[in-house]
Amino acid sequence: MTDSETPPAADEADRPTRCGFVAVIGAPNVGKSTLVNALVGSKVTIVSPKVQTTRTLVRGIAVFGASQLIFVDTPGIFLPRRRLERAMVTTAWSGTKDADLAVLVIDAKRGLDEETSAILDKLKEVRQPKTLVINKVDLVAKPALLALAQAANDRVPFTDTFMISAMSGSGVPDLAETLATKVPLGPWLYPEDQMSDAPMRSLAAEITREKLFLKLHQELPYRSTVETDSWTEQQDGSVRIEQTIFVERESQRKIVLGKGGHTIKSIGTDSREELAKLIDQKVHLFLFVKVRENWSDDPERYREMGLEFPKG
Ligand SMILES: Nc1nc2c(ncn2[C@@H]2O[C@H](COP(=O)(O)OP(=O)(O)OP(=O)(O)O)[C@@H](O)[C@H]2O)c(=O)[nH]1
Repeated sequence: MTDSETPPAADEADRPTRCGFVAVIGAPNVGKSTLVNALVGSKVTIVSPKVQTTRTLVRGIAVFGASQLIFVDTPGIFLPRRRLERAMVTTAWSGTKDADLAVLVIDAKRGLDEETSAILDKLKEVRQPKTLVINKVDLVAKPALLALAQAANDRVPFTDTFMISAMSGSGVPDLAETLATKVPLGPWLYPEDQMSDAPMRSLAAEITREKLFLKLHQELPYRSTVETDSWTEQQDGSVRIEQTIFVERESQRKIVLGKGGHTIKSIGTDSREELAKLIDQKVHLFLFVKVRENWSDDPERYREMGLEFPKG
């Protein structure tokens, strides 16, 4: 019997699976992408997700033992100055509240600057368990790190604090192990063979939804959603992407299609161009519009909800 045929230890095989959404929060440039890439490893390649209107964009999926961690992106949370910025911030926080765990990343060198302070204040309203990650510890001496950890914990009750360097990977395995024990018990949401393109599919859906939103925000309820049905790499190096835009009523479907299909065509063109630029490949994009009544009552779909503007 070779090693690969050795049955797993009984407790390993019987261990119940866990799965959860982990929102990675932090000011721009603190190292969120570097951290998620370090956690996810080389299994999933993700292009820089620069779409700022996302709510539950999957940045990466990682498996640790029996746990599947789905890292969701929150658009860089900053001090909002304009209306659209305020919308993004509201969206970011909604995404955080939908997640199972929140991870706040702080840049050790920047410390608790104005932006991070604003995030800490808002984080008090988030009920999910919160983990503090102080990143870029390679740039700062230890006494200052401890003082920063204390100052942040004095402001918000974090369940754990980790000091890491996302760039070198130092401290990342400990963080991963802890997150893996904290996500809820439950089946994995992504089968293993789908994990690799899930972030790309999700990103592509977000891009189309952003274009839909830009074209039709006056006329459409924010609850329309987009799903990527297929993502096929073609032999000539291009990608064929099929997506469905779901709306709640036939009248909305007509609006999305536009006269003679004009509106959907223009949404498709904008989305295709942005996608092609992002992945640096030629893209063939096919959009379908379907009515799905009461989809928003479906908890699966709930996770994919759209932009929210703050009231007033
Ligand atoms: N010295 C040092 N630099 C790091 C570390 N982690 C990330 N960086 C650098 O910090 C910069 C920002 O990292 P990103 O991962 O892009 O930060 P981000 O928070 O995802 O940025 P946005 O997507 O703009 O919100 C990059 O130049 C990284 O190389 C670290 O542990 N140490």
